[in-house]
Amino acid sequence: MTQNASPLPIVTVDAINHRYTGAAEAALKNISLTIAEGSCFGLLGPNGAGKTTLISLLTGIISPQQNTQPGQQGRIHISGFDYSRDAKKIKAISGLVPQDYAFYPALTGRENLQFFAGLYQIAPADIAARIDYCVAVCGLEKVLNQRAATYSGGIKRRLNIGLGLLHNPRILYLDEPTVGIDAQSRYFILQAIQQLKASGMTIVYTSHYMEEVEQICDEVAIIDHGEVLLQAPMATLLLNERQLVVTSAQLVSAAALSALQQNLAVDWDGTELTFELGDEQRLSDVLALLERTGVVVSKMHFGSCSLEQIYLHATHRNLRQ
Ligand SMILES: Nc1ncnc2c1ncn2[C@@H]1O[C@H](COP(=O)(O)OP(=O)(O)OP(=O)(O)O)[C@@H](O)[C@H]1O
Repeated sequence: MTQNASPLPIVTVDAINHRYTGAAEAALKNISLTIAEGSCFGLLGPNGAGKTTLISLLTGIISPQQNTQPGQQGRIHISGFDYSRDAKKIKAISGLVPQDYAFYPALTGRENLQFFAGLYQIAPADIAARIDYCVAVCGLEKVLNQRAATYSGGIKRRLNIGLGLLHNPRILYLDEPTVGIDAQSRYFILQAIQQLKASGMTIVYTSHYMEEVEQICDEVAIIDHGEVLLQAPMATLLLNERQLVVTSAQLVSAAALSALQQNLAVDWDGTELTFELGDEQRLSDVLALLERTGVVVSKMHFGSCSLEQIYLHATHRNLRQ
């Protein structure tokens, strides 16, 4: 393997369909995607796109074979296991942090962790260490002996994450883990997720907060109406290859700028010239124009766009909708 080779996929979803009983439309239509081992993978899409359904399939809550037509049954491979044969093994290496709180409000944080550790059949000798780990990652020390019902929204979200980590999964699925919480709690949770990723865990993350996804994910898939619209590494996605940013070795005069602007929609911020290449414009012609107007190009790179722009473009939505 060369140094630049992409990490092998830990999750491969191949032509998966799912239709809920009685639903007029399939929730997932021929979905295919791969998730690299050790990555933080963002799963984006509008409400009802199919994100939770896909996570439910990957974590074995629902079955891909359910209600699909013969010949449409795809495959899910996770860490070399095939869901149709090895569902138990897959569940053992998968952790789920669902959208809804998955704990008992009448129990304390500690009691919840102990109860779920028992359900996961963690060896009794390992339980205390696993609980300590989850408490440390999720910052639950101070509230451990309080009833979960009394927790703030942010601490409830953290307990939810702690429960998903109890059995030391290799892949952690987080379904909108920062909904409805304040900036501090959000920051804490994003830090915790980055820490988990740094430990080698694969993270699958759904969120409607684009800045969060841009901040922590290495790769993104956008789905809508049960179909994958695109999957790409974040760095590729955010590169705007039609936009060029040129650093000039000397100040661009007002006269030079106005000459340039007759042929090119260009911005000058005192250091850099930024412009979009039109469909008919060639880079070589633009570079010649810059030279003719006395711009000394010392550096040049592609521009960038935000994940939100990519997302809105991909889903054909705009901010007014
Ligand atoms: N249990 C269910 N029974 C019937 N239909 C369902 C069920 N759960 C989801 N659906 C439908 O399946 C489609 C996909 O829903 P899903 O919850 O997977 O979307 P989502 O992308 O997670 O949405 P959100 O961002 O709102 O959480 C929607 O049309 C939804 O109404």
